[in-house]
Amino acid sequence: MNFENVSFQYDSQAEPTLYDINLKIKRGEKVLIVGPSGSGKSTLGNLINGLIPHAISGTLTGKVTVAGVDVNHANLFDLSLHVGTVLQDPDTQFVSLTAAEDIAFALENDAVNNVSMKTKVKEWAAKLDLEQQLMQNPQTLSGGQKQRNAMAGVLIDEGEILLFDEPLAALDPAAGEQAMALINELHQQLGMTVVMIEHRIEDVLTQPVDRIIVMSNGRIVADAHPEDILQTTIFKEVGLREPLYIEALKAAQVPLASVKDLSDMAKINSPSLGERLQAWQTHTTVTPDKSNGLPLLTLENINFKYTNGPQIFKNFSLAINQGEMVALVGKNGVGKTTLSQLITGFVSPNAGTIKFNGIDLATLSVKERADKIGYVMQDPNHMISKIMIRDEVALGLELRGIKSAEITRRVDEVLKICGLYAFRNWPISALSFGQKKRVTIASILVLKPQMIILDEPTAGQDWAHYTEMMQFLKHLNATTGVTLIFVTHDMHLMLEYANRTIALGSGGILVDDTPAAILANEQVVAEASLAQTSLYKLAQRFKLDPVNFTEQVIKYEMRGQNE
Ligand SMILES: Nc1ncnc2c1ncn2[C@@H]1O[C@H](COP(=O)(O)OP(=O)(O)OP(=O)(O)O)[C@@H](O)[C@H]1O
Ligand SMILES: Nc1ncnc2c1ncn2[C@@H]1O[C@H](COP(=O)(O)OP(=O)(O)OP(=O)(O)O)[C@@H](O)[C@H]1O
Repeated sequence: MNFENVSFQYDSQAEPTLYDINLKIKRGEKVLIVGPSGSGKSTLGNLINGLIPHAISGTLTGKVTVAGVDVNHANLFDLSLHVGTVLQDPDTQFVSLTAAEDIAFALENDAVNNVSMKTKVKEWAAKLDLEQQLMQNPQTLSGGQKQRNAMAGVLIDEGEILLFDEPLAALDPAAGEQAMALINELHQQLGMTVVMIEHRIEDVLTQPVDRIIVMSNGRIVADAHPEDILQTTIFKEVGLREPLYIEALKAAQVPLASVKDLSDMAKINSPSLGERLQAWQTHTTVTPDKSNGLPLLTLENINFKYTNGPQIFKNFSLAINQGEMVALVGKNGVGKTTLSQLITGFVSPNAGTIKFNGIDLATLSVKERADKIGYVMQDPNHMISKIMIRDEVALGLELRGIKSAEITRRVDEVLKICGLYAFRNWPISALSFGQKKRVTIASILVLKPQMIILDEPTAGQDWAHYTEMMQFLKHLNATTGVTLIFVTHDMHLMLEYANRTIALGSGGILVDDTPAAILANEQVVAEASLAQTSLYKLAQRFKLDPVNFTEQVIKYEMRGQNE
């Protein structure tokens, strides 16, 4: 595909979103597009699949050619035969009543016969671990199951170009690694062209990539082989996170120019690399900080089963203490969102009690619970009901009869904290996914709840906003004592910000311990569908103590952020 002097301006925007894009992606290449939130990555992706200009209007100048076709002159259907897209928000992609029909959708379009269609659907469902969900309504799938389902529906069609907009955000860490391997396999075996937009650079690099394209403010600011990009400081310059193992190498003052295979964790090496890392690592142990308060939330003997669905919890008990920062992790579909919904009252247990500060939550309405326990959903589109940003953030306060001057003050304060003040009078529809997510966090924070459950708070966020958001939540926790539960698949977030990790397994708690201790337990990592970080792998490769090394690097990194 080829972009020649391409600029694009959305009709509702005063300025272009993309400027002067010149980009060639050869047939059979595999590229990763990265860039801060709002830099125009999805917009570029939508030019590849033709959603722009055919479904989303604006002014397009320059020339975009995809699979030999001028996008401006092709229609959306023709382009869809060449380009299979997994969107950032898979919800918008479901059209059928069952997961199986959705996976088969592209094949139906291609008029594939029924028998081979069924075989292929089964085959892809097995590859993406969806066999149990095939007859389920796609809307009731868990976040990660939706993502896998959307992926199956695209991969099954074996189009020549595959476009993934943040494929990892909703996948559990083990599924993320498997998805990257699966995409790589298709790329290798079938020669497909793969374009991936993803914030989690480190996780994408578990498989080889031909080029990394860095975007900033609507322009391409770098385009090179990962080895070359990793030698530079471009990620930091545009506000992106470097892979942690690169940070560790820099911390240990390893000259990157001397390192061979910098982008390949399995091969990376340089003379005396191990010795340097060893010398840097000082031996300190981090004391577990598990119980630093009184029980705030207790669940006792909870049973829960979806009507026509699986039994999720059986005699489940749990206590969360005041002031804790807890990471709730586990395999896609294990019940993390369900647990959050039991606590917030969106669903009710079949048996058992949930108490908050000693009060039985069953005696409170959903709104009364929301004053105490805020819930930030995984998908921002499920939470937003207003058109304008300011109105959305003010809504909860208005419903509670707060005076308008007080509303203005609190909304302004929270918009500033969340980095949204500049957009306060914008319609939400003109925001990127990451920006929308921050609007939903702002609308909960403004209510000042005692506990906040955040379902993947940083999914779709770039590094700068991730850090800003997490540092803010940490500050909030330290200064106000608000208790935080993060439902997350992000192992870094868990290592950096949680003092306790609860890993769910089928039916209940698999393990409840400090994050580093959990990641050190290979059996738990496998059972909870977690994955080792690059630091862990680096330490193992050079025979360092992985738990100790990980904690050292994380501490080093956090010190940098707190300065
Ligand atoms: N449908 C739209 N209508 C108007 N403006 C839009 C629309 N979609 C995106 N924009 C504008 O384009 C900018 C870039 O959005 P885009 O989704 O391309 O960014 P991104 O780099 O993919 O960000 P993120 O990482 O947050 O998903 C946004 O900040 C927004 O101002
Ligand atoms: N309304 C429903 N009817 C039937 N089954 C459901 C319903 N809602 C959820 N499920 C199923 O219950 C299980 C738990 O879903 P839940 O969303 O709690 O998982 P999760 O741990 O949050 O997953 P993820 O990591 O993918 O977000 C999944 O197998 C899901 O398909």
